Amino acid sequence: MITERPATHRNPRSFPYTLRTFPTRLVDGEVPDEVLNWTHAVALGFYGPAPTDADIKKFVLSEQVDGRMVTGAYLTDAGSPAGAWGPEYPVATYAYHRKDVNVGGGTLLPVHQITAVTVRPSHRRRGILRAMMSSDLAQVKAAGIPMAALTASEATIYGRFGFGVATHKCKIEVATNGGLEFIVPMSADHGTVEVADAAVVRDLHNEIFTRVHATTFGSIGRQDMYRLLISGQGGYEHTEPVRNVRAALHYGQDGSVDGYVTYTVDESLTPATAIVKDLLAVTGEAYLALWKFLGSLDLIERVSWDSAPVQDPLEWAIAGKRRYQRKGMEDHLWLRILDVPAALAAKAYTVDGTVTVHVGDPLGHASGIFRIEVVEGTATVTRCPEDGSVEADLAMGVSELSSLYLGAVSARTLEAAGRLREVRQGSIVTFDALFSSSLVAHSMADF
Ligand SMILES: CC(=O)SCCNC(=O)CCNC(=O)[C@H](O)C(C)(C)COP(=O)(O)OP(=O)(O)OC[C@H]1O[C@@H](n2cnc3c(N)ncnc32)[C@H](O)[C@@H]1OP(=O)(O)O
Repeated sequence: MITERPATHRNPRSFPYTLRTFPTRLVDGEVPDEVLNWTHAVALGFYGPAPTDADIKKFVLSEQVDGRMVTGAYLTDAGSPAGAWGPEYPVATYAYHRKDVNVGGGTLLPVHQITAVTVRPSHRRRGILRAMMSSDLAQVKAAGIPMAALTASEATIYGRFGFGVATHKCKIEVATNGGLEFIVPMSADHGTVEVADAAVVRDLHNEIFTRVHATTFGSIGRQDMYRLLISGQGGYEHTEPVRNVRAALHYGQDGSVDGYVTYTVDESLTPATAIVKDLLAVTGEAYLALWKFLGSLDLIERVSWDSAPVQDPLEWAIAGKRRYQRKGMEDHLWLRILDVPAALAAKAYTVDGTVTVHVGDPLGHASGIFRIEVVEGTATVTRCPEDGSVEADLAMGVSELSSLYLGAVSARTLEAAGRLREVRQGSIVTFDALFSSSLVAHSMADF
């Protein structure tokens, strides 16, 4: 029997919440109560175990390295029923840190990285996320940061706020039974690979990541917690070191470390599988040499990795291309352009040309008509009058522009998808020539 749901007592149009933003940091060596409560709300929102005070202190020690700022939405009427979490616990959480993103040509552009977005189940779909996002993006725009970024739990949430998919990542499985054979054997024989304690990778991570990040188109900064996560030394799921994470380092010709892999092994899988946790290599030679090492693990017949680049040299380096199986591809980094001239002028271009674009933005930050003129690889981006004197060549939303920015998709494909309009015939060809790249953008950070 279907019964009618009782009418809710809350007025769906009211917004009985106050947003408060504060830093995550220790005060006099201790975690302030508001940070403790905020962290409990995040753990609840992501269905994690309730952290202990000691766990939270470890989180905060790491988060304060990133200068993380957090926002909580708090009930203003202070009217929680007896026994329920009180008004000191936020009903919604939101956080950010600021790092940079590699937009090509060696340029690292400042970016606002949004994370820890949760709304308590009993307060969902009342506009809390919309309120937190709108207020935050307005402040980021005012602070002169050209772009915001996130990695999404669901692909349905953030397009409405102007975010677009900017990079993808692949889940791969490589059959390594009998070892990996390389078409050009020397290509995987540069330098040496040697086993190390995983804790060594924790200490080397920042230096290696900085070097790889500087040369990887599409890479976005990693938060401090990464060096712990990828080396099994801690993280949000467990703060104590785990023992099953193994590591190998690559030493270049000069004897210094220029890459590493961390991995676990699961022999209970069929076939027995090594699972890559993280693999960073400063050079292509180090990358292939680390894969050769993974291929040399006796008794292991498969290596899997859920963060492989879309364009992976390994697939073309090994003999027997079918040993490399792509099991899935997912959206990874989402970008949101806030300042069109600043973002587009910072990007590297390989051909010259001019195109005028009308950008629509429901939040207003990126709206307008912009003339993009690229001469010798450098773009000058000019805002045009919107009095009818300039007709744009192309019309699109900011979410679409944000996906086109690093070349995750072509304008031709977005037009076919009904998401972009060609006003002047031939302008899609010009736009795609300007925005295409011989490299596929690749991000190495989840946040
Ligand atoms: C960057 C990150 O941290 S990703 C992690 C995101 N968090 C999670 O997935 C945790 C579980 N989910 C949640 O906590 C919440 O459901 C949230 C944060 C996704 C949404 O919070 P809410 O406060 O309910 O969203 P809000 O009411 O502001 O909705 C804003 C809009 O997004 C839409 N929306 C919200 N959640 C979803 C969803 N999961 N899928 C599709 N649309 C959604 C709403 O319909 C609304 O649309 P409209 O404004 O166009 O009418």
